[in-house]
Amino acid sequence: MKNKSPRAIAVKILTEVEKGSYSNLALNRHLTPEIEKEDRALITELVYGVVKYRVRLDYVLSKFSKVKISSIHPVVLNSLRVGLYQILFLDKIPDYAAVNESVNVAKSFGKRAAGFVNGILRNVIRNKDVIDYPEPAKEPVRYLSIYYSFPEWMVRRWIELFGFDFTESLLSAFNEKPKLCVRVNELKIKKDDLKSLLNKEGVKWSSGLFLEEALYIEDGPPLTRLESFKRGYFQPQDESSMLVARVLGAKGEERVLDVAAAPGGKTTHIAQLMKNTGRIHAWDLHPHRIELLKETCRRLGVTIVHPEVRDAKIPDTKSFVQFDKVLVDAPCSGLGVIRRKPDIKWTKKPEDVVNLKREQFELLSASSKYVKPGGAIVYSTCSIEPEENEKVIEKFLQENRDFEPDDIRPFLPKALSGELKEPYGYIQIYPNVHGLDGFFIARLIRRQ
Ligand SMILES: C[S@@+](CC[C@H](N)C(=O)[O-])C[C@H]1O[C@@H](n2cnc3c(N)ncnc32)[C@H](O)[C@@H]1O
Repeated sequence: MKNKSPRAIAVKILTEVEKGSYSNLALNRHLTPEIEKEDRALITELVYGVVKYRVRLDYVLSKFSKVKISSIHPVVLNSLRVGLYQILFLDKIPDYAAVNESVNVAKSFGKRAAGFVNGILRNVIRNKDVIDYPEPAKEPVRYLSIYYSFPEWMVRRWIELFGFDFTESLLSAFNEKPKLCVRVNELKIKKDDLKSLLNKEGVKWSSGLFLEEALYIEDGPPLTRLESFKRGYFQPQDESSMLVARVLGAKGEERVLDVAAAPGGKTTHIAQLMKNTGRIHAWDLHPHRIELLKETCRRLGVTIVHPEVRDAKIPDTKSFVQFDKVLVDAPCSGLGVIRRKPDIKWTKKPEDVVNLKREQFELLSASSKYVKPGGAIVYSTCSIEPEENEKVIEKFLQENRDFEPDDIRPFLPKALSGELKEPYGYIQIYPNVHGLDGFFIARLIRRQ
C-alpha cells in the first residue's frame, strides 16, 4: 500500500496489529519523524480508537453489511472501522471527509472494494442516531460487551465481582484516554525549576492528583525528544505506580531488594525517596530488560542500584534476612491498565489470571525469605483481579505466620488513606474511582 495519508497508515498499522503486533510497538515503527505532529496525533487516535472499540464498530458494521464481517478482507475491514470510528466518535472530523478518506484507502483493492466501503459508511451516516444496541436489562453482559467493546468473559467476571453499575463505570473509565504522567526526578532538579523548563520547551502540564512528585503532560512535543527528558529531569510513570515506592517507605542508608525491577520505574523512584543513599539490589529475569533499567538509572543519575539478571524464584540463601525492605512488583494480567494498553482487552484470556496467581504466590513466598525481622515486604500488581491481589496476600499470610499486614495509611496521601478498611494492609486503586491506572499495593511486616 503506497498511500501515505494518515488513514492509510492507520489501516496498515491496524492490519499488523490483527496479525499479532502490539499497537504501541506498531505505532512506534510507523510514526517516523517526518510525519507532521497533527498527523501523528490523528494516526495514534485512530489506531487506539479502533483497537479499543473493535467490538462495537464490528457490531454496527454487521448491521449495515450484507457480507459477513469475518469474510471482509482485513485491509477493507480496517478502512471501514477507521471510517466508522471517526463517524461515531470524532466530532471534529466531518462525516463526508471520514467516508472519502476510507474510500481512498480501499481503492487500492479496486473499484468494488471502494464502492462497498462508500455504500456502508454513507448508510451508517444516514442511520447513526437509530442504531439498536442490546437492552441492558435483558442482556447485561452482551450490552456492556458491545457498547463498551470488551470481551464477554471480562464483563461477566466484573459483573460477578462488582455488580452492573460499577462494571459499567469501570468499562467507561478504561475507554478514556489517559493523560501522560511523569515523575519529577528530584535527585536532579527542583519541581518548580522543571515546571519553568517545561514551559520553555513548549510543554503544557498540570499538577498531580495525589502526589507532589507527579505532573500531567497536557500537550507538547514527544517527551523523549525533550532536553529535559534526555537530561533525566523526569521519568514517565503513572501516579498509581508512584504510590508503590511511597508505600515501601525505604529510608536512606537502608538495604532494599526489588525482585522484579525492570525497566526500573519503581526502582528509581525508591532511590529518589532514599535520596540516592543506601543500596538497592534490582533483579529481573530478562537481560534486555535489565539493560533498560541500567539506562534508566544512568539517565536519572541514580547510583545506588545494583542490577542483576536473576530468577527471583531460585533461592539465594546468602541473602536471606538481609534486607530492610523488599518489593515484589509482580508480573500480572495488566487488567488494571487497559486505558493505557487497550490491546490487553483482546490479548488476555481468562486462564491467564488463574495461571498468574500461582506464579505471583511463588514469587512473593520466595522473596519474603530476604526480609529482616521487623522489615517490610510490599507486593504490587497493575491488576484489579482479587485472585492476583488480596487472595495471594491472604494465602501467603495463612502459610507464613511470621508475617502480618501493616497499616499502610501513613504512607498514602490523605485523600486515599481515608477510604481504607481494617486491617488497612492494602489498597486497590480503580480508574473509575481514583482516575488512575488500576493498581494493587499491600504491605506486610515480618515479626521481630
Ligand atoms: C510488572 S513488571 C516490573 C515493572 C518494574 N517494577 C517497574 O516499575 O518498572 C514485572 C517484571 O518481572 C520480571 N519477572 C518475571 N518473573 C520473574 C522472576 N521469576 N524473577 C525475576 N523477575 C521476574 C519481568 O521480566 C518483568 O520485568
